[in-house]
Amino acid sequence: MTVSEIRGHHPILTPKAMGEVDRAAIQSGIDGYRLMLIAGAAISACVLEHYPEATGAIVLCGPGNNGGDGYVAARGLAEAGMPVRLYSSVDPERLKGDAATARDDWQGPIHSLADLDWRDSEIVIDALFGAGLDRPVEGAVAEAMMTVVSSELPVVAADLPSGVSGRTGEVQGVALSAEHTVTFATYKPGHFLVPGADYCGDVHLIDIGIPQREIDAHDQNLWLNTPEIWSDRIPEPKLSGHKYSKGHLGVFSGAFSHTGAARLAAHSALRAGAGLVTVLAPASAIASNAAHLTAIMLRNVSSDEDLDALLQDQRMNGFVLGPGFGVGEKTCGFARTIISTDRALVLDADGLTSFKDNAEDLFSAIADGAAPVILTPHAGEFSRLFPDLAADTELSKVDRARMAADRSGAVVLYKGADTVIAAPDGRAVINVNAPPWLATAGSGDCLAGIIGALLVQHVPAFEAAAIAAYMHGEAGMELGEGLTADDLADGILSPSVLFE
Ligand SMILES: NC(=O)C1=CN([C@@H]2O[C@H](COP(=O)(O)OP(=O)(O)OC[C@H]3O[C@@H](n4cnc5c(N)ncnc54)[C@H](O)[C@@H]3O)[C@@H](O)[C@H]2O)[C@@H](O)CC1
Ligand SMILES: Nc1ncnc2c1ncn2[C@@H]1O[C@H](COP(=O)(O)OP(=O)(O)O)[C@@H](O)[C@H]1O
Ligand SMILES: [K+]
Repeated sequence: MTVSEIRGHHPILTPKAMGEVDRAAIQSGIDGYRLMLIAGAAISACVLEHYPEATGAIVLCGPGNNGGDGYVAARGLAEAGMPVRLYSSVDPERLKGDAATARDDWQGPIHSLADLDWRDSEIVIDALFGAGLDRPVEGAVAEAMMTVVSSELPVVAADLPSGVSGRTGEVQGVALSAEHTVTFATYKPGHFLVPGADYCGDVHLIDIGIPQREIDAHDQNLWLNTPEIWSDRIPEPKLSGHKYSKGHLGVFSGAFSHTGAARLAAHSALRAGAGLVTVLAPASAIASNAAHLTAIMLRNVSSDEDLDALLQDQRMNGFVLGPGFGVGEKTCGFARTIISTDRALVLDADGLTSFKDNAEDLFSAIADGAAPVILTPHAGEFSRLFPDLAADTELSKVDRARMAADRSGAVVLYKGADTVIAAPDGRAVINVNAPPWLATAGSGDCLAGIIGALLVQHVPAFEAAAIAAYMHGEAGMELGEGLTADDLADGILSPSVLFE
C-alpha cells in the first residue's frame, strides 16, 4: 500500500461503529441501496482499472450486504462487457433488504459456491464477508475460499478480504489474500493491523456519500498516523534559537561491551534536531564511547549519586533509558529517579524488561511524577509489562496499547509493522509507513533517540511518539531495503526539513 502518500485526517472506525454510522445515515434519509450502488460501482471500477485485460471474472457473494456489493459489482462488470460468473455462498432467497434488491437487479444466473469453477476466469471479486464477519469461516465456504487461494487468481475484496476481522486484523478461520481492497467511508483497524494488512493489498478508500457529520459523531479517537494529526507540533527552528533552546537529551549507555545501542539513539537524536546530546556512560564504557563520539558529548554516570549530580543541571531536560543498558535493579532505580523529576523519559528495551516483575512500581512512579513518560515496547516487552493484555485474544493491538496507556499513565508506542501509539487520555494512531526492512537490529534504538529529541524540544509526548514513528518510517523508505541501523541514524532528517 502506498500509505506514505495518504494525507489528511483519517479516522479509523471499527466495523461495529461503521455499521452504526451506516444506520444513522440511512435513518437521516439517505437511501441505503444508493450507498450500495456506489460501493459496488467502485469495486467494478477498481477491477476494470487494474485488470483491463481480464477476459472473465468470478464474483463470490455472501449472505449480507457485503454480498449485495458483489451483485452490484457483477452487474457493472457485465455491463462493461466482461464475462462474469456469480456464486452465492447461501440460498440467494435468504438475502434481505438492500442485498435482496441488488440480487433482484442482477440479470445473470446465480451459481452455488459448491460448484465453484474458476478455470475461465482471470480475476476474483470477493464479496463473501465484510464488516459483518463475526465468527471463524468454516465448512464449505472455507473450502471454496481455499480453492480460490490455490488458484492464485488475483482477488479484489469488497470492504475487507473475507476472513479478516475488520476490528482486529486477525484471520478468522481462513482468509482470502487480496491485491486490492475497496473500502467505504473510513478505514477499519483490520486494514492496517497485522496480519490483516498483509491480506488487503492496496486499500482504496471510497466516499460513498455518508455524511462527514455522521462519521464525526461516531469518532473513536483513532486515526491513521498522518502528518495532519501533528503538523502544528513540529518544532520550528527559530532565528533567536540556540542549542539549549532545542533541548539537551541524555542517553544512557550500557557497560563497555554494550555501548552501540546508546550511540545509535544519541546519533539519531542529534539528527532529529535535539540541541545537545550526551551519552551517559558507566566508567567501564567511557573509553569505548569516547572512541566513537564527536558531536555527541560523554559523561560518566555510574552510580545513583552521579545521576543525582547530573539532575542538578536543569538544562538536561530529557532521557533515553534502556537500549543496551542491562536488565536489573540499577535500571529500575534510574528510571524511578528520573520519573520523580519533571524530565521527560523514553523507557525502551532493557528499561522495560527491568520492570517485568514489578510493573506496578513503574506505573505508580509515573502516576506520582510530573515527567512525560513514553514506553516503547515490542511485542515481547509488551507481554512482560502487560501479560494479561497480551494474552487476551479478544483484544486488538489498538485495544491493548490503549489499555496499557491507561494503566501505566504513559504514552505507549507498541512497535511492529503496525506500530500503535496510544495516550492515557484515549487518543490513538496506527502508523503505517514503516517498510519491513526497518526490522533490523538497532532500528528501535534509533526510534527511541528520535522520540527523545522531540521530547526535549517540548513536543507533547503523544505527538512526539507519533511524529517519531512517522519520521522513522520515512527514513526507512528513503534509505531502502538493506539499510542498517547505522544508515538509519545517519538518514534521519529533522522534522522541519522532512515536512517543509
Ligand atoms: N448501507 C450499508 O450498510 C452499506 C454496507 N455496505 C457493505 O455491507 C457490508 C456489511 O454488511 P453486513 O453487516 O450485512 O455484513 P456482511 O455482509 O459482511 O456479513 C454478514 C453476514 O455474514 C454472516 N456471517 C458472519 N460471519 C460468518 C462466518 N464466519 N461464516 C458464515 N457466515 C457468517 C452473518 O450471519 C450475516 O448473515 C460492508 O462490509 C460493506 O461491504 C456497502 O454496501 C455500503 C453501504
Ligand atoms: N515488519 C516490520 N515492518 C516495519 N517495521 C517494523 C517491522 N518489524 C519491526 N519494525 C520496526 O522496527 C523497529 C524495531 O525495533 P526493536 O524491536 O526495538 O528492535 P531493536 O531492539 O533491534 O532496535 C521498531 O520501530 C518496529 O516498529
Ligand atoms: K469481502
